[in-house]
Amino acid sequence: ALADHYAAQNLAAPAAMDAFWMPFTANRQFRGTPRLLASAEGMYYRDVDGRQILDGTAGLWCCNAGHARPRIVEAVARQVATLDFAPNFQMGSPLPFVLAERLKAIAPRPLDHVFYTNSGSESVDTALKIALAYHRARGEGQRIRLIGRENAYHGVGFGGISVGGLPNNRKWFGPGLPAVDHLRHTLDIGRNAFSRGLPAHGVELAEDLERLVQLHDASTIAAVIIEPISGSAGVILPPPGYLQRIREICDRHGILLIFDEVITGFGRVGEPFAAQRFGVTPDMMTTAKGLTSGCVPMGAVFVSEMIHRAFMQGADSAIDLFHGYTYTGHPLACAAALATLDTYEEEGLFTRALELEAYWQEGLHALRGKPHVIDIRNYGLIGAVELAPQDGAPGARGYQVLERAFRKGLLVRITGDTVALSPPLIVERRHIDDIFSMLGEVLDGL
Ligand SMILES: Cc1ncc(COP(=O)(O)O)c(CNc2cccc(C(=O)O)c2)c1O
Ligand SMILES: Cc1ncc(COP(=O)(O)O)c(C=O)c1O
Repeated sequence: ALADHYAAQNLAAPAAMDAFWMPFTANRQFRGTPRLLASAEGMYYRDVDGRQILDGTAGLWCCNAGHARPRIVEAVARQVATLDFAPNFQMGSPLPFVLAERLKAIAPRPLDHVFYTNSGSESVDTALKIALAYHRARGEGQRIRLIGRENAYHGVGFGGISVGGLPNNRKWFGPGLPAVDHLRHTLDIGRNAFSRGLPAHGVELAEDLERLVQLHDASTIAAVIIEPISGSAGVILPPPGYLQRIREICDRHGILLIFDEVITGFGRVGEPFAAQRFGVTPDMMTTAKGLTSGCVPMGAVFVSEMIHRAFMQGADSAIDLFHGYTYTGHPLACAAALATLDTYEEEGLFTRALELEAYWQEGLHALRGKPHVIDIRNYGLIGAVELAPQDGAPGARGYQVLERAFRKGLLVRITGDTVALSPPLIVERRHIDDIFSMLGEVLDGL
């Protein structure tokens, strides 16, 4: 009866909508035209009216295994009834240890250690803190500067918005961290419009890092954080050789390299991590989203043996890192992550984006020539269609596409006037056809 009650609740629209302050949302506009999802299974949501919605964005780039996958559902249900919570501060339970070994096995060497968080934002702030503490542990505590990129998204913590490069995410919240600098981003429609896969031009932008080293001196720089592919900023791709060059410059100057793989991790670009697809190994990787296929909040920071070892020099009885969250290594999240990894491995989802990349690319680029389309970008199972802004109303066209696509039965993401797509990795060719058919109809109507 209780299950029926909640099921009925989930399907029924709420009586009032004032108390919930929604994130990154025009709350008053939303309350005027609410879009309420009530259930999900496989590739589809159902809204509160029972309409089927094709999930073109894996929720928020996170439900890589699709929705309500049986093995994950069963693992979470069993875990919450077995060990609902256990502290990991000076205490422990088996699952976080088991999961860390599984994660180590799919990560590039020597990223041999895992620190758990509850989100991508917490993973980013954790990695930035570990980078600063690492240099202090080695007697180079003057390395206090952190370098990010323009247009980068690293979540919403004070660390993440400081190294991030999206003005609206920064300007409201004060000065942020004191010693931060930014590289230029690599989006260049002028030279790279409608590139299929990686853009040809822009590798020279990696030299920005050398310029910042000359300006600040390497002895003051702790780390560089980069999204291998920036999803939130509208799908910004690295020119061939760019990430390799960043790695070289970091190595030359003893600067740590952090890949923010919150979106690119867990099969999104056809390998467990983009680091493997691009053949560049960072010193740390921040992850979340696909780690549990979005069903339980969890993040994980992968840390190299070199960094981890620097914290293990003191007495065994000493706390080696003064950092962690109440829910670090939460048993429910660990159970979800283990079942998610099982699902990825059993169904070949880590590499499925490689198999579908060409088909996805052809369907996406067939939208070239639709009204207002000024660029199309893609890699793995990520896609973006950039629209020319409406005169005097930047973002209006993007919102129109979001709203009309939802009414047509398709979920897309928008960043400004860029439509972003990242379907669950279980997507089949027929779903890809449907995504681009529905999106094409919406674009025709703009
Ligand atoms: C690269 C990257 N780093 C950190 C975060 C923050 O993760 P949490 O949200 O779990 O704190 C992200 C998250 N990325 C994200 C989150 C919400 C919306 C969108 C969008 O593109 O509309 C993208 C991300 O994409
Ligand atoms: C007063 C207070 N604030 C913040 C936190 C941090 O919460 P979390 O560990 O969930 O990040 C805690 C955790 O115990 C706390 O006691």
